[in-house]
Amino acid sequence: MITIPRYIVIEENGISALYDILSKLNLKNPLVISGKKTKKYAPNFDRIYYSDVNLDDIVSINKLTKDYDAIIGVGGGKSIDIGKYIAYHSKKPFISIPTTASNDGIASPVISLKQPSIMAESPIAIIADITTIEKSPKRLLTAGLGDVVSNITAVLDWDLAHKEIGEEYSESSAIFSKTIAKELIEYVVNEPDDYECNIHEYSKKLVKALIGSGITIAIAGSTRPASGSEHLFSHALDYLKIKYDLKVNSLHGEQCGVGTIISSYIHHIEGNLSKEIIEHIKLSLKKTKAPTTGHELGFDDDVLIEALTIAHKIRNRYTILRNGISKEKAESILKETGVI
Ligand SMILES: NC(=O)C1=CN([C@@H]2O[C@H](COP(=O)(O)OP(=O)(O)OC[C@H]3O[C@@H](n4cnc5c(N)ncnc54)[C@H](OP(=O)(O)O)[C@@H]3O)[C@@H](O)[C@H]2O)C=CC1
Ligand SMILES: O=C(CO)COP(=O)(O)O
Ligand SMILES: [Zn+2]
Repeated sequence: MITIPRYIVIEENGISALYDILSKLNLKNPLVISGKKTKKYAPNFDRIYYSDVNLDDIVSINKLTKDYDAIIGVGGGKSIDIGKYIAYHSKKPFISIPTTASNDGIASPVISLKQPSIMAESPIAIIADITTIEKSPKRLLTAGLGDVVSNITAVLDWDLAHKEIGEEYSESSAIFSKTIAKELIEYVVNEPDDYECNIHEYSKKLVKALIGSGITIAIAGSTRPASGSEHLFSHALDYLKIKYDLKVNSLHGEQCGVGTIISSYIHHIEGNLSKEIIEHIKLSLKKTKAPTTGHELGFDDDVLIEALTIAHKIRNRYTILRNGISKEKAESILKETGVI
């Protein structure tokens, strides 16, 4: 069954809608999950830090939540994911209150704390307070664009999997997903001013795109419309960060943005994507000052090459990377795209 959020608020001082939504849902006693920096945005209910939750101890999670009738996640992607995880395991409704717009987990049924991600439940309500979000660190707001541009290559990879290995495909979610990305890319590319001059408008459009993206995932019942080879590359980088104990603090959306530059180039070479779109993807990222190279992400060339050669093995998902690419080919693609 498809479940999508029942209430979505995207407005200035949106947080003021919370009490009305709780009352409409007949929820009286929620537990709030936040991070240390985002605690100040938490509404006045019982609250815990996500860093204090042992994700492997489901018995303790159930004990912790037994007296509450809902879970509210307030903060960045981590707060939202851990809130969603707690809500899922304790079978309580989840309310998402993002304080920034860095990835589509703010609206999707997905929990992506490790690979493979978990398909859980969509938030019952999303409250995106633009007053808070537009003031959040610029880096997070540009990472969000990286997670949105990913939809272009994710949908192409999904279509490829449908054609080459007969994977189930939903035309409606695919069109919804890629249109969301194209509109945001065109908005950023065509804005005459620096996006920071119009951060209010940009934040609103970005939040709408990420929420739309989360809904396409709910409709498809899979992350296929929003996660393809560009996400495999990002997940491979996360894996290598742990393997080599790298002190690189690149964000999910930043890595996906660079991944999209790579994947869109490979799709272009195979004739699936126009030169104009691949140029606009890169230009939109550059205009928002999101990283477009591996060095800007903080990785050395050999790590980036390794990530591209192992990306196809991260999970069972057929993409343009097919059965993998050689080290030489990976190096040449990364050079061609200017990533190294
Ligand atoms: N479900 C899904 O589909 C997906 C989920 N994710 C999840 O998202 C995580 C990444 O999310 P991301 O947002 O990039 O990173 P984090 O959630 O780690 O947030 C990065 C930092 O930004 C801070 N922050 C957030 N909002 C504000 C604000 N308004 N003002 C000041 N600081 C702020 C956070 O504070 P604080 O310290 O308070 O948290 C944190 O220190 C992943 O680890 C994964 O768990 C990622 C991709 C997809
Ligand atoms: O990040 C995501 C969608 O943007 C989640 O996708 P994954 O299934 O790759 O974890
Ligand atoms: Zn993502």
